Amino acid sequence: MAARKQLTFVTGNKNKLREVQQILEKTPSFPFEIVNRDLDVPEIQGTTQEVAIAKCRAAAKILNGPCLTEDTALSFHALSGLPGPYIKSFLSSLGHSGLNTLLDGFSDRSATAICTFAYCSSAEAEPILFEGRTEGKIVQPRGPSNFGWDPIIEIDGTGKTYAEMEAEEKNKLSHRYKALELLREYLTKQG
Ligand SMILES: O=c1[nH]c(=O)c2ncn([C@@H]3O[C@H](COP(=O)(O)OP(=O)(O)OP(=O)(O)O)[C@@H](O)[C@H]3O)c2[nH]1
Ligand SMILES: [Mg+2]
Repeated sequence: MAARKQLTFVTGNKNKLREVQQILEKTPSFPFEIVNRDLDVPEIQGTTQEVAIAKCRAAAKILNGPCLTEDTALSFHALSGLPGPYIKSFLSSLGHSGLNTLLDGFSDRSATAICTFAYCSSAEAEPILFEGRTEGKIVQPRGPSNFGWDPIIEIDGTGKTYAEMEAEEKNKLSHRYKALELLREYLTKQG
């Protein structure tokens, strides 16, 4: 059997990489083998989509070829979508308890986890976006603190935070899984 073509996933986040690999192990029809490059790509300010597009363009230029990037946002509905794409610095500055405190005084603690993959087919190509969303609400931390804000989002209809789920369960309903499904459909059609 011919070896699958490789696609470079540019991320410095080992947890993202692990989940992508776990999800793709269960997706034999995914047309590429994913290889990782940990490049320091600047992230601009803007909407989740603008951040994802700029990140992928910059990575494709550095690699001088096709690449995949991913940007994750966590949007609090009571805060008109913030922290959104800025969740990384909010999390490192405020921690789980500070993120919870941001919502004190609001009755609405709902939030959307958004994963946006961006794919460039060449260094010059326009990035194409694939977005997955999973809804939940912000709660006091429950479950192991292995990955970012997993312990403080209780996923609608499950009664569990992402952190309380086995990897297999998270990977069947997560924002990342849904976005990867759309990417798989697109790449499969490209042949
Ligand atoms: O609990 C979580 N469950 C998840 O499923 C998840 N996915 C991402 N994150 C965190 O959200 C921020 C996104 O920022 P981000 O997209 O810029 O990622 P990053 O800078 O770590 O990696 P990358 O930009 O090199 O790919 C970072 O703090 C990530 O650790 C998650 N936390
Ligand atoms: Mg980043």
